[in-house]
Amino acid sequence: MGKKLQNNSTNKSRVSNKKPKPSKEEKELLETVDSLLRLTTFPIHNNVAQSLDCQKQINSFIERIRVLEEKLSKKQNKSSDSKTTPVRHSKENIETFTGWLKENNAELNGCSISVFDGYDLGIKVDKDISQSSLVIAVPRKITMSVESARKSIVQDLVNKVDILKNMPNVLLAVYLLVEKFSETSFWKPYLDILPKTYTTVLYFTLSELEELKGSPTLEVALKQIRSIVRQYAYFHKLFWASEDPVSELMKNKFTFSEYCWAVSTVMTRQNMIPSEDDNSMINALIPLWDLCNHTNGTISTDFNSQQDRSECLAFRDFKAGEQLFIFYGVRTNADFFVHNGFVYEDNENDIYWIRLGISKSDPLQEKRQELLKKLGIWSMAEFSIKKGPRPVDGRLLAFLRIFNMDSDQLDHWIQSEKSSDLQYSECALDTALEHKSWTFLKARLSLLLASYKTKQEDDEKLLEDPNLSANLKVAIKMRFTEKRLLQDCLVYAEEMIQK
Ligand SMILES: C[S@@+](CC[C@H](N)C(=O)[O-])C[C@H]1O[C@@H](n2cnc3c(N)ncnc32)[C@H](O)[C@@H]1O
Repeated sequence: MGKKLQNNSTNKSRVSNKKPKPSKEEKELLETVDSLLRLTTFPIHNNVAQSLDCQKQINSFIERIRVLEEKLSKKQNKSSDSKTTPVRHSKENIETFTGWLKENNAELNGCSISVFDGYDLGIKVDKDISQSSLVIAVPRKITMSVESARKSIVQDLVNKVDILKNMPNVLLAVYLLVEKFSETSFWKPYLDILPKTYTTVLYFTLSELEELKGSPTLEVALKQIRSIVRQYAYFHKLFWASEDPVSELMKNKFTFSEYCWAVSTVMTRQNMIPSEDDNSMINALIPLWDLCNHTNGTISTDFNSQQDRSECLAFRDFKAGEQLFIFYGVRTNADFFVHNGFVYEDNENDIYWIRLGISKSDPLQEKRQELLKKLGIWSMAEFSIKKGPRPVDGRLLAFLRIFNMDSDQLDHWIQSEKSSDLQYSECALDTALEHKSWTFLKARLSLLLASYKTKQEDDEKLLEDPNLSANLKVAIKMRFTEKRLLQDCLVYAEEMIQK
């Protein structure tokens, strides 16, 4: 009898250890995620039309996934008390965050956290600040880095999962979610001050993405979405199939929306700081510092190794009442759009990357290629069209000239010891060749401008609409600033033709 009882109890524990059968919704979710993973694993697309087509299929899976995840999360919340999240901009929330910063010895000198039209939160200057004064200091202890992730429960998973080992931004995103889903997170005041939603391309509908037809940035955006969707599908499968503490925590909470949020948080706010042993640079989220918005200027943030903290100095004088801006670094608007979810119209460092190449059917292909090689230029390459009075740099100028030379001119410059002079506008060249080169560029620019669905003036009008959604505003600004670069360069080419 005793034996029987023992057996019974073993059987019982066997039954309770058995994984519960997935519900109908869970089963469908797992199957849909599986299909999504397969769809995004081989993203070989030859053109943007194919990429958009694939995006359509991705979206139909995502739509279903969202519905299922919402249903499952509602079921979950019935049985557990759902945590209430504070309103981001509320006085109480900002006070809790600043209290947490103070407790942990962060500094915000002569400034406060405030809301700014068109920027969401930012840093407001409360009294005049002179250039180079220390405005923000954030100790390593409250910096959420890949090192802090490795000291958390995520560590075991990092050892097993290559993507977490090799992609620090992905590790940071997963760590952020682990902290968000934990009952008692040290980072709660920071998590509560983070935006609830973003204008990164992950939040764009298909029709919002299609506003970018004709723009080279569309292809980059689609690639980025595909890659993050794939990461989501990969982690979803991993968490459902594993039993480590992170997977257990994530199983019912890790949704597509949550992953988009985490990835967007990381990509719009991360910075690099030195590792604790000072041997490498590591990805990190720096609370408070990451409330500063961007403007043209110079980098004024650095890590103070003696004090073990990130420090931000004023890069210019700021008057009381102004917003304290910082400079995020030299980036094009396409970079800002794809990685930061905004477009900066006055971006001094903006560039349109134009792809140009020598055709294989060109009878002078070999000669052109040889001359280009002498100048260190590939026969198919991306060239920059810059903002400002001189949109064409030496590299592009040399390419235009070589592309338009006849056989004798090519022979001459291949033999010349001064072939690098082709990069200078002062280089003495046949006026017919100069004319041909600029005419060629003008034609190319006109074609690129014609590929957009709207004109610059249309975009300007659309941007005046106060009811324009945040995503559309960013998308329209993106194509507008590209067209402006192309148009300015076209005017420049026309001036060169007249010379
Ligand atoms: C590091 S956060 C800065 C704080 C942010 N405004 C907030 O509310 O948390 C970066 C984000 O701020 C916004 N941002 C920063 N500089 C901007 C600018 N010059 N124009 C528009 N938005 C900007 C973008 O949404 C960007 O992704």
